[in-house]
Amino acid sequence: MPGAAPPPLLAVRGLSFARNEIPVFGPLDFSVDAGEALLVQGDNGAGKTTLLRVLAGLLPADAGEIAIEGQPAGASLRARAIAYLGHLPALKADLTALENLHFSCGLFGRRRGQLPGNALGMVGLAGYEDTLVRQLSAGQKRRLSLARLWLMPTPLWLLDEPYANLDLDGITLVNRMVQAHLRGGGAALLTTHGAYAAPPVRTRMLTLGGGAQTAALPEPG
Ligand SMILES: Nc1ncnc2c1ncn2[C@@H]1O[C@H](COP(=O)(O)OP(=O)(O)OP(=O)(O)O)[C@@H](O)[C@H]1O
Repeated sequence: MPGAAPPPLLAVRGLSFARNEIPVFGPLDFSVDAGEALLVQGDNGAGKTTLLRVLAGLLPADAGEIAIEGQPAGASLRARAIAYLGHLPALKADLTALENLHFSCGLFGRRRGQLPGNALGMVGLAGYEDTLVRQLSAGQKRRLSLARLWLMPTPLWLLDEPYANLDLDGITLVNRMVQAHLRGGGAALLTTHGAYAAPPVRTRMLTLGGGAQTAALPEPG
């Protein structure tokens, strides 16, 4: 049909998740098109990480539907379409930085025209090719995870607190990567407490409620 809009890259209908019958989030309805970012905001404990883990297929939803490019998101479609950047670096500590990237490319494939060595340079880790991951700082590990993310040939990025442990230059790096990924037809979901600068891209917002509440401080003495 000429002129028909393509389905959203990600479409979520009536998605909900509960633990021990206590609702964590939902039902949620939202969609993200190619070229868009969705900022998932909320206080500590609001359910941001849980939502990303459900979308990535790491936790089962209680109800609802997840579609990727119009198709129900089964395991093999998720594996082809989703890159998940979690709180933990998920790197092999006893392999070098470069070996980790080669390992990931062997598992997931590689973004067209991109090479592990160049990706290391892009995230500011040129010269660390042969350094064991266990010898990298928290921010350097984060940068290596970003290089791995960049190399994955998957259109949908699920980024849980992508700015964590990064200096100002690293925050700019994340924003530039998201911009470039979206320009290439990808999309990204980013969780944030709202304290960080968002990437300068076409952005939708999703705010989750019901997070942790801070009680009044006891009076000293
Ligand atoms: N493994 C777990 N087992 C039981 N409850 C959990 C588990 N992980 C998270 N929760 C609970 O689920 C709720 C949502 O947690 P989640 O980690 O998704 O929040 P968040 O919005 O990502 O928080 P933060 O901003 O602190 O990272 C919280 O009430 C939390 O206590």
